Amino acid sequence: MLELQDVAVTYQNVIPALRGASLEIPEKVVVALLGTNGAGKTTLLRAISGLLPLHRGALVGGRILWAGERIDRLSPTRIVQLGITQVLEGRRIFDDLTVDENLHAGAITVRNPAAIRRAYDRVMSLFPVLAERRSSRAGYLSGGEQQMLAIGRALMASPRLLLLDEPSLGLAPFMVQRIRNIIAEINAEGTAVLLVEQNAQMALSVAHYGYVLETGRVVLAAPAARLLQEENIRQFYLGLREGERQLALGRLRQRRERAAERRWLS
Ligand SMILES: Nc1ncnc2c1ncn2[C@@H]1O[C@H](COP(=O)(O)OP(=O)(O)OP(=O)(O)O)[C@@H](O)[C@H]1O
Repeated sequence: MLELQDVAVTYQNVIPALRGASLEIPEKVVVALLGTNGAGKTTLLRAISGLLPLHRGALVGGRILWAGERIDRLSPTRIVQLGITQVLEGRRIFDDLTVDENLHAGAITVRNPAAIRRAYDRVMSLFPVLAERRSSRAGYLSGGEQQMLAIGRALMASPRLLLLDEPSLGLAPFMVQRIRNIIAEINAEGTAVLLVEQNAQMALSVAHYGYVLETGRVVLAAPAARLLQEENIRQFYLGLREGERQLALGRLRQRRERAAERRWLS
């Protein structure tokens, strides 16, 4: 359905961010996009959704096809109308507007009132917490609720492909799990998802397929279940190294505290 062929992107004409990245998202599939900081994940989403010019970035090579047609020269509005919407990293909801107003802002490109009503009902049933707080100011919602609102707003355009940039960022583990389940539910209703995540465990648990991006290139592509077994992935992305680091830091901290205690007692 969506195909990136050798996509190269630079910022400000000089800073390379993608160096020939290729990737495919079939219909109704969840694809996880993993990679370390600066690997180019957000850039790849911007290239798909047409947002590069806003960041002084440009596609300088390759092409992006949606149902066989090139979309890499279209405006962001046209891309949304074709069925691709992006949830930006950091939620970016309108704090001063109500939940309802935020949701309707997501339907700004939709011309058909019946489609807007259908999308709204879908969002309300997917997120009962938003239904309860539809007249509340969005800025008063919790971090997790704001993430749900950001996803709900994107769903108002009834996308066939939803691009999610780090939806679990800064959320408590139970909320990460809820977001994961919501992604599974959205996908079960037929929407494909491209999920950029630092939380590889969560991403691969809901994805069918995964790609690993390093310095602007795809270095690994495999079914999510297989990536979960890969030793490199386990070490770099599934927190084993981070776990070991935290353990070591914990031991160091304990040692320092004991030394300080001894100094204080003597
Ligand atoms: N607006 C910009 N102007 C200049 N360089 C940029 C811009 N946005 C991103 N970059 C650079 O492009 C490269 C890829 O960045 P990108 O944000 O796509 O990576 P990422 O994988 O999403 O990282 P993170 O996980 O930290 O968000 C980085 O070297 C980054 O510094």
